[in-house]
Amino acid sequence: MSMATRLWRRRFKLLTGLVLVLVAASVVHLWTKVSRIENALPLDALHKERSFAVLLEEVGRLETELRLGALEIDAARRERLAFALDLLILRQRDNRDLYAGLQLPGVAELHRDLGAALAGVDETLRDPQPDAASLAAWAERFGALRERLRALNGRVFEASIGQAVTQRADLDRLRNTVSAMIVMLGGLGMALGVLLVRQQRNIRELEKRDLALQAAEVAQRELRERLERITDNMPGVIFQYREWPDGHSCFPYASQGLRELFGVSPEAAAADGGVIFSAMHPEDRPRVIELLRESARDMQPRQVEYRVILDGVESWLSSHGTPRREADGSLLWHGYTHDVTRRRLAEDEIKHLAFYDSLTGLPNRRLLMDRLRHALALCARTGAQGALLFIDLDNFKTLNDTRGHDCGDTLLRLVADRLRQSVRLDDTVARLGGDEFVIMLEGLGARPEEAATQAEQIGEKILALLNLPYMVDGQEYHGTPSIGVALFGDRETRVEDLLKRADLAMYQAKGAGRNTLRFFDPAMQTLVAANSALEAEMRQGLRQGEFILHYQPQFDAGGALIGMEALVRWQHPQRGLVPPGEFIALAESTGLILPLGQWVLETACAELAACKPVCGRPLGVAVNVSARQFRHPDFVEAVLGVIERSGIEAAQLKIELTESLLLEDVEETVERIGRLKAHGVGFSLDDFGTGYSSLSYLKRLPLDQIKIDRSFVRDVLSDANDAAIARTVIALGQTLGLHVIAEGVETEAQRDFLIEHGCDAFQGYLFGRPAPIGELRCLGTLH
Ligand SMILES: Nc1nc2c(ncn2[C@@H]2O[C@H](COP(=O)(O)O[C@H]3[C@@H](O)[C@H](n4cnc5c(=O)[nH]c(N)nc54)O[C@@H]3COP(=O)(O)O)[C@@H](O)[C@H]2O)c(=O)[nH]1
Repeated sequence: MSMATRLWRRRFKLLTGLVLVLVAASVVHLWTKVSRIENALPLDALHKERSFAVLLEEVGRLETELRLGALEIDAARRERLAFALDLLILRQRDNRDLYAGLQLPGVAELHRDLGAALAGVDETLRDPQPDAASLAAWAERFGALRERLRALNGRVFEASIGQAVTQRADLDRLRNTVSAMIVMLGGLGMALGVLLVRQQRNIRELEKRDLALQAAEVAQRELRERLERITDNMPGVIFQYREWPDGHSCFPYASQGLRELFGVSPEAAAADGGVIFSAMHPEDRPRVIELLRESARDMQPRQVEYRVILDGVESWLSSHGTPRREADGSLLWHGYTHDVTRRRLAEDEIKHLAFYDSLTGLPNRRLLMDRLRHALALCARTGAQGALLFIDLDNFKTLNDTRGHDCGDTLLRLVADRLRQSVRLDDTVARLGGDEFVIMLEGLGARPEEAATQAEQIGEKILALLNLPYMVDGQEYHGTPSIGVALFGDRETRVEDLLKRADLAMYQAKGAGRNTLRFFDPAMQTLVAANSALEAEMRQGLRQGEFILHYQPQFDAGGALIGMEALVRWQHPQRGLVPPGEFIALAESTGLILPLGQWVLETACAELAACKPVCGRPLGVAVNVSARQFRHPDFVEAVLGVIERSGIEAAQLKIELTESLLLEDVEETVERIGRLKAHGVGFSLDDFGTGYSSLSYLKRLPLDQIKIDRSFVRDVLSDANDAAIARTVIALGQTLGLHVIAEGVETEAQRDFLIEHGCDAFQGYLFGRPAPIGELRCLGTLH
């Protein structure tokens, strides 16, 4: 601060000091002047002059008394004379100092002479009879002294006048000085007054400002407290984060939520920002710091999510900050942090539900397909091959239906665990649904032969692992898988096609007797292409009425015709008559079985209705119904509708179902069969013995007939096992009160064997091949 500024700030004190100094100087000056004037007051001179006049009068009286005494002296005169003398003596004594004070020549002599004369008269008067001459002489002397006194008195008067003039001048000067001082002091007083007024005004102004400041401070404190109350009660943290160029950092402000989210007090964070970063998960910290660096570079806001572990509990936090450059060179972020753990968990949950199988926790089809796409892209870059292993559990449905879904679920979980253990962490084990699992192996050899060898080794390992016994609900269970393998390494291949190849290979493994592994080969690919073409042709064939029905007769043990089985054929324009074995499976997988099955049902019932009764009995017709057809929600109504429209009796219709169909959802199956049986429709179990042949479900299903599969009938005379199976099926049917029919009976010996063991009915080339209804020779007897 400069000297001038300092002086200006202290101007009031300086001015006050100056005024006091001037007032003091003026007082001293006036005091001196007054003293001086006082000393020289003309009153003194006048007083002296008056004293001299009195003295002169006293001298004159004594002179007069002396003269009178000189004429005649008596006691009275003597007394007046003595009185006048004493008065004069006293007067002279009183005026002694006056004489001394008068600086006039002759005064001292006069005083002395007067004293001497008074002493002489006193002496004279001591004489009781003073002589008149002495008195007259003294009268003369005092006359002379009176003249001298008069003359002196005149001079004293003149001196007094001169002194008065001088004093008058002094008084004028004093008055001028006083006036000047009054003016000056008045001016100073006014200046001081103005200053005081201004000072007062300034003080009032300052007081007002002070009050306003105090009010503002109170308001600010209240606002701050209110804000702090709000921010401290808000979920999460409101913060300011500051960073200096030297890397030092701190949180100048952080709401109380900091304690909850980071386990750090706002005070600790205000001292050192590092404590907050230390609380972050070590894996996330570098990412957060990198984002801060980016924000500092482009001065743009950033948002980041990271983990914090507090008391061993991990939580997810989200922070948002907007940077600002400060005058001191530091960067200041204003932001907020809040807990997003619940949202992250929900997201993880959603992600998990969307991409993982809830039963086994394995990736689902969606995730598998996604990973497969990435794997294909990676293969294209690295040149390495990969493999898809499609795993299907053999006979899983049996376990599921015989021991319940809980056991099935337990087995699926155990299988999932074993599959996970059988591959590397990088490989993917997925569950497509049901008992279907897929393993995606990556990073196999670059040559297909090498990759195939590796895939086979892993596949064999899985086979061995899944063949080990399982403990399912306290019971040992033995299961086997069928595994199809498809190699990949070509980006052009579609993931759906790849999965289809592995699926096809798995079916090859099933076809090869199960519990084995098969590779997808080009021949299978050709088959896929052929199937697509066949599907298109089937659709067209259905539209153009290329499908026809053949009927195969069925006879009882007495040789009487009891009915016939409707068997569909495709009268293909180029390929001729195509048997159902070549298109039923495809029709099932494509859904074409629904319109085709409906057509078969309608046609069979309509053609039966046109048949005449044989031997007075109405004929029956057996119609094959596929699983997909049977499971259709409208199946029961569709069948009843067909019966009604055709006009046949419901009891004339028998529906043939396959064993595998009955294994799925037994409850629903029982319910549907029951509803149709209530109308009189009969049910036959086809191909009995080839599947699972579980007595438990056989007992529960309201069937009418079981059909011994022709594979047992064929070797019933040569194969003891087949003979035993045939006998057992017949015995089982009898036990359960079911009608038993044997199919594929080609010889009389077969027929005789079956009759011998109690078989109720027969169907086969021995009695007649399937043929159009018009060509059917319905013989009335076996013989
Ligand atoms: N869902 C539907 N499935 C149908 C339908 N029509 C037929 N099929 C299924 O196709 C399977 C094969 O039928 P097909 O080729 O017609 O063979 C049948 C007979 O020709 C044959 N058979 C009859 N007797 C003999 C014999 O003595 N020897 C011998 N080698 N074969 C013989 O058996 C078939 C009849 O079998 P099944 O149905 O089990 O009684 C056929 O199995 C049907 O499942 C249809 O409309 N819908």
